[in-house]
Amino acid sequence: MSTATRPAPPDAPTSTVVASALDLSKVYGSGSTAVRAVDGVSVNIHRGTFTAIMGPSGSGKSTLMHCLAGLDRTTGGKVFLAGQELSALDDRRLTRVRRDQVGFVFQSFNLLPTLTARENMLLPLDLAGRRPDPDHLREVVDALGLADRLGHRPSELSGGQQQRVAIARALLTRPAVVFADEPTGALDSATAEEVLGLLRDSVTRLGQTVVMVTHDPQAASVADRVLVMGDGRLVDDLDRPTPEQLLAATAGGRARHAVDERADEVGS
Ligand SMILES: Nc1ncnc2c1ncn2[C@@H]1O[C@H](COP(=O)(O)OP(=O)(O)OP(=O)(O)O)[C@@H](O)[C@H]1O
Repeated sequence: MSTATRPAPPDAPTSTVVASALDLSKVYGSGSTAVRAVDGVSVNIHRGTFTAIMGPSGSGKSTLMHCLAGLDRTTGGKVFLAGQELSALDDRRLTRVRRDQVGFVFQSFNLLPTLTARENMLLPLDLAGRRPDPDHLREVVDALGLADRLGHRPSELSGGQQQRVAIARALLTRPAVVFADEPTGALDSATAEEVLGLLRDSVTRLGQTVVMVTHDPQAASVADRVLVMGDGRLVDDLDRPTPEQLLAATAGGRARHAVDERADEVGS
């Protein structure tokens, strides 16, 4: 059959879908110690949107994000990122997709202590043998308010400034998606708000796609959409929820979890 006449599978990535999971499962270990961290999750992430992933501890948030970002292999189902099926790539190709298409922001900043802010920001481009586009560099540096900090080493920067350098580093490769894992977890609330505002701006002003794992309903409320995980499954998919709606949704997740645990106890 020619590709022109082949019907698209129902959930195949479309031009506005930049990342997707189709019936994604991830099992750690095997036999009696196996843990089903993600259990049959299907989701599409649209270009230029901010998605938060919430849920109780151990519900599979990080595992889902790591699989979407190509940091972790799936056990079942498919993952697409920037038009490539990650689950079908060998390690070398997967590394290249991760390097070219993914930006990461971590709770602990992960900056190299001996490099300046500017060198840290440019490191992924240097490693890929790519030169920064001067206009884009200026735009990102200005958007993140880093122009007067470029020569400083991480130890000479506050936590919020270090996280801004990490966000700049993630944006400069023009990745298909920036994945942020508890990016405000190590920051005080005022600095956290500022960093969230910058991530939000990267979506609104620069058209970046961001996926962020967070425990914090206040942080998640800056997102366009919040996916709520519970026991490895997607239990809610909320459009621009308020912090109050998020508290209710995640309290529901905890309640479900507690009910399941009681059911297990009764059953055992
Ligand atoms: N490398 C691993 N080996 C074995 N089990 C793992 C591994 N990584 C995660 N798990 C298990 O998979 C489940 C989901 O973990 P995951 O870290 O994705 O949850 P989470 O929702 O991100 O939790 P938290 O909010 O505490 O970070 C948990 O039961 C966890 O113990």
